[in-house]
Amino acid sequence: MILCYFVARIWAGVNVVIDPVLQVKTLKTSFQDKNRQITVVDGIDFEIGRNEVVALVGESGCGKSMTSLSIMQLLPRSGTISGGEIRFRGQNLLKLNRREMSRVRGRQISMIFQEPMTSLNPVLTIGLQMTEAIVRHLNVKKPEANAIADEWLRRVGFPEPTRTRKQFPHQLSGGMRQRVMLAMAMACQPELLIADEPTTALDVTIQAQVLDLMRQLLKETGMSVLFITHDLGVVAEMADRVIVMYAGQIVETADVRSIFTSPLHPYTKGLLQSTPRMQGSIEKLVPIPGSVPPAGTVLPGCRFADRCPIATAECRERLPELRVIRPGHSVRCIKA
Ligand SMILES: Nc1ncnc2c1ncn2[C@@H]1O[C@H](COP(=O)(O)OP(=O)(O)OP(=O)(O)O)[C@@H](O)[C@H]1O
Repeated sequence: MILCYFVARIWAGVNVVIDPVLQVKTLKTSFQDKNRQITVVDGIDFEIGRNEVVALVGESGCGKSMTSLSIMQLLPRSGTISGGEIRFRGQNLLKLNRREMSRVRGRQISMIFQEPMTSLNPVLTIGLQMTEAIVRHLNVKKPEANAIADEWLRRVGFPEPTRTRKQFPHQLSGGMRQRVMLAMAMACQPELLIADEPTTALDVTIQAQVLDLMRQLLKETGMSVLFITHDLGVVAEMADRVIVMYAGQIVETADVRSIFTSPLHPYTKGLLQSTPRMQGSIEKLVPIPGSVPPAGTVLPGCRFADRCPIATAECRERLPELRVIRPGHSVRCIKA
């Protein structure tokens, strides 16, 4: 019976995810620009399993952040989710009202951003900002919320958490602020953490420390993570599975090992060739020529064709489907 279920799912072109926490189905997100709708996330499907770290990768402008902001329903005012479903533990988040969704945010799904200063209020102490969320979501009194905040601040590396609670964001360094954000995100023990380029703004040594800390906390808590990054080094360190996005669509998805050892889409190969590696021979980095087409560009064929080294006339005729090549590995390329 169980075997039949998995065979059916593979046959249906879905990657096998056991016990999905999040299911994104044919998600479409658009912006209204004067008289036309610009689609920036174009019918993407993916799932995140329990305890799984899924990396969403792609160049700037591919639609990674709009995907995560759609899940959280925190899109800019001109953006709307124009189709699809976002199921968290089976419940379609798009059917929730504002109040119900604000209960999910922070309690069941937390998010951390690239620049903590955009999320932290500069005029409130760290303690006030942390305990406000803890009191609201965990329904505890202030002294207990303080104790929970101290516990998490200690876990992310502040030896004197009571003192840190009394500080304002500007009194901390960038790395410290990101660790505070991590403590805030973890304090209500959400099931899913969305981390949007959490270490991009930090220098490399601090970046390594924050990644180490995240890995350790994820192991301890068993949380699921959607990790958004354009840094393949970070992907190799953190992810179990990788989703490669290009121009609002998924072009390849596979487990992290397959992405690095046997990538199939020319875009994924291009990303890997343009990333420095520590091991092996010193090879020349090969940048991908051109750039991501502006959002709303509608071409009849493959969206990567203009930059693809192996594209033929056939590639420009019709949009390829995302095909399952083997269980867990799908690609949107007719040449793969
Ligand atoms: N407020 C907005 N109005 C109109 N278009 C927008 C808006 N915000 C983003 N976009 C467009 O949506 C597309 C996807 O943007 P998104 O921020 O998701 O890309 P990204 O892959 O996360 O890139 P980055 O790594 O630079 O954050 C881009 O073409 C961008 O120009």
